Amino acid sequence: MSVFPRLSLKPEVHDHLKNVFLNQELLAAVGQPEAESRFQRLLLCLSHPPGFTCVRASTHLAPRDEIRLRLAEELQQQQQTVSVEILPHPLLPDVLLLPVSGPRSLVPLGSEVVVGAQCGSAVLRGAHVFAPGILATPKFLKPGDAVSVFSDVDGRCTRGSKVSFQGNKVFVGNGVSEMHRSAIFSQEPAKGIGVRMTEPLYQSPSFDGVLPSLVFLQNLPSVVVGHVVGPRPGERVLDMCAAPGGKTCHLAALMENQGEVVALDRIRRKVDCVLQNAAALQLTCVRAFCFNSTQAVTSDPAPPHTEGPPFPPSRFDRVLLDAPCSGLGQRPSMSAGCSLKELLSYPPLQRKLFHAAVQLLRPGGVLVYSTCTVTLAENEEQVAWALRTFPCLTLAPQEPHVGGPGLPGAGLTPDQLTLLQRFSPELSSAATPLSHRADSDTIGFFIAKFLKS
Ligand SMILES: C[S@@+](CC[C@H](N)C(=O)[O-])C[C@H]1O[C@@H](n2cnc3c(N)ncnc32)[C@H](O)[C@@H]1O
Repeated sequence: MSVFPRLSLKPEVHDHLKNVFLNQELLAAVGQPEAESRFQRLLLCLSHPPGFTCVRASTHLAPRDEIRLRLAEELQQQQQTVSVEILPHPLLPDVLLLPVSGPRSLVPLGSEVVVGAQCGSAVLRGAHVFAPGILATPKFLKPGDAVSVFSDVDGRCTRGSKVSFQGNKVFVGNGVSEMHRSAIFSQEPAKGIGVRMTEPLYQSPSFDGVLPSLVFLQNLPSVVVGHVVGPRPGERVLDMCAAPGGKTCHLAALMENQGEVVALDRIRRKVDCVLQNAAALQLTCVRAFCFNSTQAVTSDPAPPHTEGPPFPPSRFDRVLLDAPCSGLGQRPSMSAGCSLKELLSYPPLQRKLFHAAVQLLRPGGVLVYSTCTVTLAENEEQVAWALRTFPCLTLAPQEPHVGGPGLPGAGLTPDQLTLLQRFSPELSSAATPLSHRADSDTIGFFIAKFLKS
Protein backbone atom coordinates (compact mmCIF):
# COMPACT_ATOMS: atom_id res chain seq x y z
CA MET A 1 0.00 0.00 0.00
CA SER A 2 2.99 2.32 0.26
CA VAL A 3 2.38 4.49 -2.80
CA PHE A 4 2.83 7.61 -0.71
CA PRO A 5 5.59 8.46 1.74
CA ARG A 6 4.84 8.39 5.46
CA LEU A 7 2.86 11.29 6.92
CA SER A 8 5.28 14.18 7.21
CA LEU A 9 5.30 16.10 10.49
CA LYS A 10 7.31 19.02 11.81
CA PRO A 11 10.43 17.52 13.47
CA GLU A 12 9.36 18.59 16.99
CA VAL A 13 5.88 17.07 16.46
CA HIS A 14 7.40 13.89 15.04
CA ASP A 15 9.63 13.51 18.13
CA HIS A 16 6.76 14.26 20.48
CA LEU A 17 4.54 11.67 18.82
CA LYS A 18 7.33 9.13 18.75
CA ASN A 19 7.73 9.54 22.53
CA VAL A 20 4.00 8.89 22.89
CA PHE A 21 4.19 5.67 20.91
CA LEU A 22 7.40 4.56 22.61
CA ASN A 23 6.29 5.41 26.17
CA GLN A 24 7.61 3.29 29.06
CA GLU A 25 4.32 1.48 29.75
CA LEU A 26 3.93 0.49 26.11
CA LEU A 27 7.58 -0.57 25.80
CA ALA A 28 7.13 -2.79 28.84
CA ALA A 29 4.00 -4.30 27.28
CA VAL A 30 5.11 -4.92 23.68
CA GLY A 31 8.89 -4.31 23.57
CA GLN A 32 10.93 -1.69 21.69
CA PRO A 33 11.00 -3.27 18.18
CA GLU A 34 7.23 -3.77 18.07
CA ALA A 35 6.56 -0.27 19.44
CA GLU A 36 8.93 1.28 16.84
CA SER A 37 7.34 -0.70 14.05
CA ARG A 38 3.81 0.32 15.13
CA PHE A 39 4.81 3.98 15.08
CA GLN A 40 6.25 3.70 11.56
CA ARG A 41 3.17 1.79 10.40
CA LEU A 42 0.97 4.51 11.88
CA LEU A 43 2.72 7.26 9.90
CA LEU A 44 2.44 5.17 6.76
CA CYS A 45 -1.22 4.29 7.01
CA LEU A 46 -2.19 7.85 7.92
CA SER A 47 -1.01 9.00 4.50
CA HIS A 48 -3.25 6.40 2.80
CA PRO A 49 -7.06 6.26 2.73
CA PRO A 50 -8.98 3.75 4.91
CA GLY A 51 -9.89 0.46 3.24
CA PHE A 52 -13.65 1.08 3.32
CA THR A 53 -16.02 3.91 2.61
CA CYS A 54 -18.61 4.01 5.36
CA VAL A 55 -22.08 5.47 4.97
CA ARG A 56 -24.73 5.78 7.61
CA ALA A 57 -28.18 4.79 6.42
CA SER A 58 -31.14 6.92 7.54
CA THR A 59 -32.91 4.05 9.23
CA HIS A 60 -35.38 6.53 10.77
CA LEU A 61 -36.72 6.96 7.21
CA ALA A 62 -36.40 3.49 5.66
CA PRO A 63 -35.04 0.02 6.51
CA ARG A 64 -31.32 -0.46 5.86
CA ASP A 65 -31.87 -3.22 3.28
CA GLU A 66 -34.12 -0.98 1.23
CA ILE A 67 -31.57 1.84 1.40
CA ARG A 68 -28.85 -0.59 0.39
CA LEU A 69 -30.76 -1.62 -2.74
CA ARG A 70 -31.59 1.94 -3.69
CA LEU A 71 -27.98 2.98 -3.15
CA ALA A 72 -26.71 0.18 -5.39
CA GLU A 73 -29.15 1.23 -8.15
CA GLU A 74 -28.33 4.90 -7.79
CA LEU A 75 -24.56 4.38 -7.88
CA GLN A 76 -24.85 2.12 -10.91
CA GLN A 77 -26.97 4.68 -12.74
CA GLN A 78 -24.95 7.75 -11.82
CA GLN A 79 -21.51 6.26 -12.20
CA GLN A 80 -22.24 3.71 -14.84
CA THR A 81 -20.26 1.10 -12.97
CA VAL A 82 -21.22 -2.52 -13.48
CA SER A 83 -21.78 -3.39 -9.84
CA VAL A 84 -20.94 -1.83 -6.54
CA GLU A 85 -20.28 -4.01 -3.51
CA ILE A 86 -22.24 -2.69 -0.51
CA LEU A 87 -21.93 -4.67 2.71
CA PRO A 88 -24.14 -4.27 5.79
CA HIS A 89 -22.01 -3.94 8.92
CA PRO A 90 -22.58 -7.06 11.06
CA LEU A 91 -22.99 -5.12 14.35
CA LEU A 92 -23.90 -1.56 13.47
CA PRO A 93 -27.51 -1.67 12.27
CA ASP A 94 -27.32 1.57 10.28
CA VAL A 95 -23.92 1.16 8.59
CA LEU A 96 -23.19 0.22 4.99
CA LEU A 97 -19.60 -0.43 3.90
CA LEU A 98 -18.10 -0.11 0.43
CA PRO A 99 -14.66 -1.68 0.04
CA VAL A 100 -12.14 0.75 -1.51
CA SER A 101 -9.97 -0.70 -4.25
CA GLY A 102 -6.51 0.62 -4.90
CA PRO A 103 -3.94 1.85 -5.37
CA ARG A 104 -4.29 1.14 -9.10
CA SER A 105 -1.31 1.36 -11.34
CA LEU A 106 -1.99 4.41 -13.48
CA VAL A 107 0.07 6.57 -15.76
CA PRO A 108 -0.22 10.36 -15.37
CA LEU A 109 -1.47 11.94 -18.61
CA GLY A 110 0.86 14.90 -18.77
CA SER A 111 -1.44 17.90 -18.53
CA GLU A 112 -1.41 18.80 -14.86
CA VAL A 113 -3.99 20.20 -12.44
CA VAL A 114 -2.79 20.85 -8.89
CA VAL A 115 -5.27 20.81 -6.01
CA GLY A 116 -4.98 21.68 -2.32
CA ALA A 117 -4.11 18.91 0.12
CA GLN A 118 -7.65 18.77 1.54
CA CYS A 119 -9.11 18.42 -1.94
CA GLY A 120 -6.47 15.78 -2.78
CA SER A 121 -7.49 13.78 0.30
CA ALA A 122 -11.15 13.98 -0.73
CA VAL A 123 -10.24 12.67 -4.22
CA LEU A 124 -8.44 9.74 -2.61
CA ARG A 125 -11.72 8.97 -0.81
CA GLY A 126 -13.84 9.04 -3.98
CA ALA A 127 -14.70 12.70 -4.57
CA HIS A 128 -14.45 14.59 -7.84
CA VAL A 129 -12.39 17.80 -7.85
CA PHE A 130 -14.54 20.79 -6.93
CA ALA A 131 -13.46 24.09 -8.44
CA PRO A 132 -12.59 25.86 -5.14
CA GLY A 133 -9.99 23.15 -4.42
CA ILE A 134 -8.04 23.83 -7.64
CA LEU A 135 -4.75 25.73 -7.31
CA ALA A 136 -3.09 25.45 -10.71
CA THR A 137 -4.12 24.45 -14.23
CA PRO A 138 -2.61 24.56 -17.72
CA LYS A 139 -2.87 28.01 -19.33
CA PHE A 140 -5.58 27.08 -21.84
CA LEU A 141 -7.57 24.51 -19.86
CA LYS A 142 -11.05 23.96 -21.31
CA PRO A 143 -13.97 21.54 -20.75
CA GLY A 144 -13.20 18.07 -22.09
CA ASP A 145 -9.43 18.25 -21.59
CA ALA A 146 -7.88 15.13 -20.05
CA VAL A 147 -5.76 16.02 -17.01
CA SER A 148 -3.72 14.39 -14.27
CA VAL A 149 -4.51 15.58 -10.78
CA PHE A 150 -1.77 16.19 -8.21
CA SER A 151 -2.18 17.11 -4.55
CA ASP A 152 0.01 19.92 -3.16
CA VAL A 153 1.34 18.17 -0.06
CA ASP A 154 2.97 21.13 1.72
CA GLY A 155 0.58 23.92 0.72
CA ARG A 156 3.20 25.74 -1.38
CA CYS A 157 1.40 26.05 -4.74
CA THR A 158 0.09 29.55 -5.50
CA ARG A 159 -3.60 29.69 -6.45
CA GLY A 160 -4.00 30.63 -10.09
CA SER A 161 -0.58 29.30 -11.24
CA LYS A 162 -0.21 28.38 -14.91
CA VAL A 163 3.21 26.82 -14.85
CA SER A 164 3.95 23.26 -13.85
CA PHE A 165 4.30 23.12 -10.04
CA GLN A 166 7.70 21.84 -8.95
CA GLY A 167 7.00 21.50 -5.20
CA ASN A 168 6.14 18.39 -3.18
CA LYS A 169 3.10 16.87 -4.92
CA VAL A 170 1.53 13.44 -5.26
CA PHE A 171 -0.45 11.98 -8.13
CA VAL A 172 -4.04 11.11 -7.14
CA GLY A 173 -5.53 10.13 -10.50
CA ASN A 174 -6.67 11.21 -13.95
CA GLY A 175 -9.81 13.07 -14.93
CA VAL A 176 -11.53 15.32 -17.42
CA SER A 177 -11.92 19.06 -16.96
CA GLU A 178 -15.48 20.42 -16.80
CA MET A 179 -14.51 24.11 -16.78
CA HIS A 180 -12.43 26.74 -18.50
CA ARG A 181 -9.47 27.95 -16.52
CA SER A 182 -10.97 31.46 -16.53
CA ALA A 183 -14.14 30.18 -14.81
CA ILE A 184 -12.15 28.34 -12.15
CA PHE A 185 -10.14 31.43 -11.18
CA SER A 186 -12.76 34.11 -11.84
CA GLN A 187 -13.38 36.81 -9.22
CA GLU A 188 -16.63 35.18 -8.13
CA PRO A 189 -15.49 31.97 -6.43
CA ALA A 190 -16.35 29.12 -8.84
CA LYS A 191 -18.68 26.35 -7.65
CA GLY A 192 -19.30 22.81 -8.87
CA ILE A 193 -17.11 20.10 -10.30
CA GLY A 194 -13.93 21.40 -11.92
CA VAL A 195 -12.45 18.00 -12.83
CA ARG A 196 -14.50 14.81 -13.04
CA MET A 197 -12.26 11.94 -11.95
CA THR A 198 -12.30 9.12 -14.49
CA GLU A 199 -9.33 7.12 -13.17
CA PRO A 200 -8.87 7.82 -9.46
CA LEU A 201 -5.87 6.16 -7.83
CA TYR A 202 -8.20 4.66 -5.20
CA GLN A 203 -11.61 3.64 -6.46
CA SER A 204 -14.58 4.52 -4.31
CA PRO A 205 -17.88 6.01 -5.51
CA SER A 206 -18.52 9.73 -5.34
CA PHE A 207 -21.49 10.45 -3.06
CA ASP A 208 -22.11 13.96 -4.35
CA GLY A 209 -25.92 14.29 -4.62
CA VAL A 210 -26.50 10.57 -4.00
CA LEU A 211 -29.72 9.89 -2.00
CA PRO A 212 -29.12 12.96 0.21
CA SER A 213 -31.81 12.13 2.77
CA LEU A 214 -31.06 8.40 2.95
CA VAL A 215 -27.27 8.15 3.21
CA PHE A 216 -24.68 10.19 5.07
CA LEU A 217 -20.94 9.73 4.54
CA GLN A 218 -19.37 9.24 7.96
CA ASN A 219 -16.23 7.52 9.23
CA LEU A 220 -17.04 4.27 11.00
CA PRO A 221 -15.72 5.30 14.46
CA SER A 222 -17.92 8.41 14.29
CA VAL A 223 -20.98 6.22 13.81
CA VAL A 224 -19.85 4.06 16.74
CA VAL A 225 -19.89 7.23 18.89
CA GLY A 226 -23.63 7.77 18.31
CA HIS A 227 -24.40 4.21 19.41
CA VAL A 228 -22.15 4.52 22.46
CA VAL A 229 -24.02 7.69 23.51
CA GLY A 230 -27.14 5.53 23.07
CA PRO A 231 -29.88 8.20 23.28
CA ARG A 232 -33.52 7.17 23.64
CA PRO A 233 -36.62 8.82 22.18
CA GLY A 234 -37.83 11.71 24.35
CA GLU A 235 -34.48 12.45 26.01
CA ARG A 236 -32.62 15.76 26.16
CA VAL A 237 -29.19 15.41 24.59
CA LEU A 238 -26.40 17.96 24.23
CA ASP A 239 -23.79 17.83 21.46
CA MET A 240 -21.26 20.43 22.64
CA CYS A 241 -19.02 20.69 19.56
CA ALA A 242 -21.41 19.73 16.86
CA ALA A 243 -20.48 21.05 13.42
CA PRO A 244 -20.87 19.92 10.71
CA GLY A 245 -23.44 17.81 12.54
CA GLY A 246 -22.80 14.21 11.50
CA LYS A 247 -23.06 12.97 15.08
CA THR A 248 -25.87 15.41 15.99
CA CYS A 249 -28.00 13.99 13.18
CA HIS A 250 -27.14 10.44 14.14
CA LEU A 251 -28.22 11.09 17.75
CA ALA A 252 -31.51 12.59 16.52
CA ALA A 253 -32.08 9.61 14.20
CA LEU A 254 -31.43 7.14 17.04
CA MET A 255 -34.05 9.05 19.07
CA GLU A 256 -36.52 8.59 16.18
CA ASN A 257 -36.68 12.37 16.00
CA GLN A 258 -38.42 12.52 19.41
CA GLY A 259 -37.00 14.61 22.25
CA GLU A 260 -34.40 17.32 21.89
CA VAL A 261 -30.86 17.36 20.52
CA VAL A 262 -29.15 20.66 21.28
CA ALA A 263 -26.15 21.27 19.01
CA LEU A 264 -23.62 23.97 19.88
CA ASP A 265 -20.66 25.18 17.87
CA ARG A 266 -18.68 28.36 18.20
CA ILE A 267 -18.58 29.12 14.45
CA ARG A 268 -21.74 30.61 12.90
CA ARG A 269 -21.37 29.29 9.36
CA LYS A 270 -20.71 25.81 10.73
CA VAL A 271 -23.93 26.00 12.77
CA ASP A 272 -25.78 26.71 9.53
CA CYS A 273 -24.22 23.54 8.15
CA VAL A 274 -25.60 21.52 11.12
CA LEU A 275 -29.06 22.92 10.41
CA GLN A 276 -28.78 22.14 6.69
CA ASN A 277 -27.75 18.56 7.42
CA ALA A 278 -30.60 18.12 9.92
CA ALA A 279 -33.08 19.50 7.37
CA ALA A 280 -31.76 17.22 4.61
CA LEU A 281 -32.21 14.22 6.90
CA GLN A 282 -35.69 15.41 8.03
CA LEU A 283 -34.63 15.64 11.67
CA THR A 284 -36.74 18.31 13.29
CA CYS A 285 -35.75 17.66 16.92
CA VAL A 286 -32.33 19.30 16.39
CA ARG A 287 -31.82 22.85 17.71
CA ALA A 288 -28.50 24.43 16.85
CA PHE A 289 -26.90 27.50 18.40
CA CYS A 290 -23.71 29.42 17.81
CA PHE A 291 -22.12 29.40 21.25
CA ASN A 292 -18.83 28.86 23.06
CA SER A 293 -19.51 25.66 24.98
CA THR A 294 -16.95 26.46 27.68
CA GLN A 295 -19.51 29.11 28.76
CA ALA A 296 -22.60 26.95 28.31
CA VAL A 297 -23.44 26.60 32.03
CA THR A 298 -25.19 29.42 33.84
CA SER A 299 -24.85 29.94 37.57
CA ASP A 300 -27.95 32.13 37.51
CA PRO A 301 -30.58 30.28 39.61
CA ALA A 302 -33.34 31.79 37.42
CA PRO A 303 -31.91 31.79 33.89
CA PRO A 304 -33.73 33.78 31.20
CA HIS A 305 -36.65 31.89 29.74
CA THR A 306 -35.08 30.96 26.40
CA GLU A 307 -34.51 27.55 24.92
CA GLY A 308 -30.89 28.31 24.02
CA PRO A 309 -27.62 28.42 25.97
CA PRO A 310 -26.41 29.03 28.64
CA PHE A 311 -28.20 26.21 30.44
CA PRO A 312 -28.70 25.45 34.13
CA PRO A 313 -26.66 22.58 35.60
CA SER A 314 -27.95 18.99 35.24
CA ARG A 315 -30.09 19.96 32.25
CA PHE A 316 -29.22 17.01 29.95
CA ASP A 317 -29.71 13.24 30.05
CA ARG A 318 -26.69 12.68 27.80
CA VAL A 319 -23.81 14.85 26.70
CA LEU A 320 -21.47 14.27 23.78
CA LEU A 321 -18.13 16.08 23.88
CA ASP A 322 -16.64 15.37 20.44
CA ALA A 323 -13.80 17.67 21.25
CA PRO A 324 -11.78 19.98 19.02
CA CYS A 325 -8.48 18.13 18.69
CA SER A 326 -5.21 17.93 16.77
CA GLY A 327 -6.94 15.67 14.20
CA LEU A 328 -3.86 13.49 13.72
CA GLY A 329 -5.99 10.40 13.13
CA GLN A 330 -7.51 11.77 9.92
CA ARG A 331 -6.74 9.75 6.78
CA PRO A 332 -5.44 10.26 4.20
CA SER A 333 -3.16 13.07 5.28
CA MET A 334 0.31 13.40 3.82
CA SER A 335 1.53 16.37 5.78
CA ALA A 336 0.35 17.73 9.12
CA GLY A 337 1.58 21.30 9.36
CA CYS A 338 0.72 21.83 13.04
CA SER A 339 3.43 23.01 15.43
CA LEU A 340 4.11 21.47 18.82
CA LYS A 341 2.67 24.61 20.43
CA GLU A 342 -0.58 24.11 18.54
CA LEU A 343 -0.64 20.42 19.40
CA LEU A 344 -0.21 21.23 23.09
CA SER A 345 -2.95 23.87 23.00
CA TYR A 346 -5.77 21.30 22.72
CA PRO A 347 -5.72 19.54 26.12
CA PRO A 348 -6.41 22.72 28.16
CA LEU A 349 -9.37 23.63 25.88
CA GLN A 350 -10.70 20.05 26.08
CA ARG A 351 -10.55 20.25 29.90
CA LYS A 352 -12.51 23.51 29.98
CA LEU A 353 -15.17 21.91 27.79
CA PHE A 354 -15.13 18.83 30.01
CA HIS A 355 -15.86 20.95 33.12
CA ALA A 356 -18.95 22.38 31.38
CA ALA A 357 -20.00 18.91 30.16
CA VAL A 358 -19.94 17.41 33.67
CA GLN A 359 -22.00 20.29 35.10
CA LEU A 360 -24.62 20.14 32.34
CA LEU A 361 -25.15 16.40 32.75
CA ARG A 362 -27.78 15.21 35.22
CA PRO A 363 -26.80 12.64 37.88
CA GLY A 364 -27.29 9.20 36.36
CA GLY A 365 -26.59 10.63 32.89
CA VAL A 366 -24.06 9.54 30.26
CA LEU A 367 -21.08 11.57 29.05
CA VAL A 368 -19.15 10.49 25.95
CA TYR A 369 -15.79 12.05 25.13
CA SER A 370 -14.30 11.47 21.68
CA THR A 371 -11.50 12.75 19.43
CA CYS A 372 -10.12 11.97 15.98
CA THR A 373 -6.54 12.09 17.12
CA VAL A 374 -3.91 9.61 18.30
CA THR A 375 -2.03 11.42 21.09
CA LEU A 376 -2.13 10.24 24.71
CA ALA A 377 -2.50 13.80 26.02
CA GLU A 378 -5.85 14.30 24.25
CA ASN A 379 -7.15 10.81 24.93
CA GLU A 380 -6.10 8.44 27.74
CA GLU A 381 -4.46 11.24 29.77
CA GLN A 382 -7.71 13.22 29.61
CA VAL A 383 -9.57 10.18 30.93
CA ALA A 384 -7.08 9.79 33.82
CA TRP A 385 -7.42 13.53 34.57
CA ALA A 386 -11.24 13.37 34.43
CA LEU A 387 -11.40 10.42 36.84
CA ARG A 388 -9.12 12.29 39.29
CA THR A 389 -10.94 15.62 38.93
CA PHE A 390 -14.59 14.50 39.00
CA PRO A 391 -15.21 11.84 41.67
CA CYS A 392 -18.81 11.66 40.37
CA LEU A 393 -17.58 10.08 37.11
CA THR A 394 -16.89 6.40 36.46
CA LEU A 395 -15.86 4.73 33.23
CA ALA A 396 -18.61 2.64 31.63
CA PRO A 397 -18.48 -0.22 29.11
CA GLN A 398 -19.20 0.77 25.51
CA GLU A 399 -21.73 -0.86 23.21
CA PRO A 400 -20.74 -1.67 20.52
CA HIS A 401 -17.04 -2.13 21.16
CA VAL A 402 -15.47 -2.81 17.77
CA GLY A 403 -12.22 -0.86 18.25
CA GLY A 404 -9.25 -1.82 20.41
CA PRO A 405 -8.48 -0.92 24.06
CA GLY A 406 -6.84 2.34 25.15
CA LEU A 407 -3.11 2.89 24.72
CA PRO A 408 -0.94 2.25 27.81
CA GLY A 409 1.05 5.27 29.00
CA ALA A 410 -1.35 7.40 31.03
CA GLY A 411 -1.31 5.34 34.23
CA LEU A 412 -4.74 3.76 33.64
CA THR A 413 -5.23 0.18 34.86
CA PRO A 414 -5.65 -2.66 32.32
CA ASP A 415 -9.34 -2.85 33.27
CA GLN A 416 -9.79 0.87 32.60
CA LEU A 417 -7.97 0.58 29.25
CA THR A 418 -10.33 -2.22 28.27
CA LEU A 419 -13.32 0.08 28.81
CA LEU A 420 -11.91 2.60 26.32
CA GLN A 421 -12.22 2.31 22.56
CA ARG A 422 -9.22 3.30 20.45
CA PHE A 423 -9.20 2.84 16.68
CA SER A 424 -5.57 2.17 15.71
CA PRO A 425 -5.19 1.69 11.95
CA GLU A 426 -1.53 0.70 12.42
CA LEU A 427 -2.74 -2.52 14.05
CA SER A 428 -4.76 -3.51 10.98
CA SER A 429 -3.00 -5.64 8.40
CA ALA A 430 -3.70 -7.73 5.33
CA ALA A 431 -3.92 -10.69 7.72
CA THR A 432 -6.89 -9.14 9.56
CA PRO A 433 -9.99 -11.13 8.49
CA LEU A 434 -12.12 -9.14 6.03
CA SER A 435 -15.07 -9.23 8.45
CA HIS A 436 -13.01 -7.23 10.97
CA ARG A 437 -10.92 -5.12 8.64
CA ALA A 438 -13.56 -2.41 8.32
CA ASP A 439 -13.40 -1.96 12.12
CA SER A 440 -9.63 -1.56 12.19
CA ASP A 441 -8.62 -0.02 8.84
CA THR A 442 -10.28 3.25 9.85
CA ILE A 443 -9.21 6.75 10.78
CA GLY A 444 -7.42 7.00 14.15
CA PHE A 445 -10.09 7.70 16.78
CA PHE A 446 -10.78 7.55 20.52
CA ILE A 447 -13.96 7.10 22.60
CA ALA A 448 -14.50 7.13 26.38
CA LYS A 449 -17.89 6.72 28.06
CA PHE A 450 -18.58 7.96 31.60
CA LEU A 451 -21.54 7.67 33.98
CA LYS A 452 -22.25 10.47 36.46
CA SER A 453 -23.40 9.42 39.92
C1 LIG B 1 -14.24 17.56 15.94
S1 LIG B 1 -15.18 18.86 15.34
C2 LIG B 1 -16.81 18.29 15.63
C3 LIG B 1 -17.33 17.32 14.60
C4 LIG B 1 -18.81 17.01 14.81
N1 LIG B 1 -19.06 16.53 16.15
C5 LIG B 1 -19.37 16.04 13.80
O1 LIG B 1 -19.37 14.83 14.08
O2 LIG B 1 -19.84 16.45 12.73
C6 LIG B 1 -14.99 20.03 16.62
C7 LIG B 1 -15.89 21.26 16.50
O3 LIG B 1 -15.75 21.99 17.73
C8 LIG B 1 -15.99 23.33 17.45
N2 LIG B 1 -15.48 24.09 18.62
C9 LIG B 1 -14.20 24.37 18.96
N3 LIG B 1 -14.15 25.03 20.13
C10 LIG B 1 -15.44 25.16 20.56
C11 LIG B 1 -16.06 25.75 21.69
N4 LIG B 1 -15.34 26.36 22.64
N5 LIG B 1 -17.41 25.72 21.79
C12 LIG B 1 -18.16 25.12 20.82
N6 LIG B 1 -17.62 24.54 19.72
C13 LIG B 1 -16.29 24.56 19.59
C14 LIG B 1 -15.27 23.56 16.14
O4 LIG B 1 -15.79 24.69 15.47
C15 LIG B 1 -15.55 22.25 15.40
O5 LIG B 1 -16.66 22.40 14.55
